[in-house]
Amino acid sequence: MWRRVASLSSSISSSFLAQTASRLNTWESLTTGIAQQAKGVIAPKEKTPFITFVLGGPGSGKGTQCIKIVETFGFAHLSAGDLLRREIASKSADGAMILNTIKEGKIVPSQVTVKLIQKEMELSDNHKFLIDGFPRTEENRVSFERIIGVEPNVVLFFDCPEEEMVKRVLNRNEGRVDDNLETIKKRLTVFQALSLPVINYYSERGKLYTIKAIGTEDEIFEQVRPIFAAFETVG
Ligand SMILES: Nc1ncnc2c1ncn2[C@@H]1O[C@H](COP(=O)(O)OP(=O)(O)O)[C@@H](O)[C@H]1O
Ligand SMILES: Nc1ccn([C@@H]2O[C@H](COP(=O)(O)OP(=O)(O)O)[C@@H](O)[C@H]2O)c(=O)n1
Ligand SMILES: [Mg+2]
Repeated sequence: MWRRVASLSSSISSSFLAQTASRLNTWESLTTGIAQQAKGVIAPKEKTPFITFVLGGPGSGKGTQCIKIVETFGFAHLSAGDLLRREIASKSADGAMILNTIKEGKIVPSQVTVKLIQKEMELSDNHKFLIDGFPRTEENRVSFERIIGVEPNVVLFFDCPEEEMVKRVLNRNEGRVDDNLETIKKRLTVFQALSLPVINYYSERGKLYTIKAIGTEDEIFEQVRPIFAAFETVG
């Protein structure tokens, strides 16, 4: 069960040994370790994780479509932005730094974000994850691979014209500190410079599914649905 793996992996990750191991290790070596102990107390993991990264500029509709994917295909939704905002709200040690970074439209150091994602994955009973708004930089991508030790199965890219993204963000009305014209301009520059290379990386590896993110929410979901339906068929 995922939770068993999780508790195993959290106890491991607190030790230096395991941190070193997790750098070198891949997911397989973790599961091999568990399999070796399966005869004893720890059961083998039932299912390998299925990971989807959800990418796209600010306001491209990632969060909106993730809700539909969760409803239809039963994924766990992990929004990197929501996890970071939760850290701010909980007044954690990194909260002030995260708030300033978000206000500036910049990217929070990967180690912080990956740790939050890792914790959520470990706590989840699900094995299908939608990781929304991550990786936004090459550093994010490499850090996830190093710390979590897995690669995504699917990468969705919501491709939306800038003027539409700006319009949507300015109308979002969620009281976010970064939903203003000044920050959105910075975020679009960061998206072009740092996030597009990640999208290209996955395109070159044949993992990228590009969605034309214009139209109604339902119209857009009709492009998304067959991608996951195909994976369900495969099993
Ligand atoms: N297809 C769409 N057409 C118009 N507005 C949309 C569409 N999809 C989402 N929105 C709205 O645009 C805003 C940004 O959407 P959101 O899902 O938060 O995007 P992201 O997570 O990519 O920033 C929200 O207010 C949302 O309700
Ligand atoms: N991988 C990530 C994701 C978000 N963030 C920060 O959180 C902000 C909001 O991210 P978000 O995913 O909630 O934003 P939207 O694209 O949904 O508008 C980003 O502009 C970054 O400042 C980050 O630093 N690293
Ligand atoms: Mg979002």
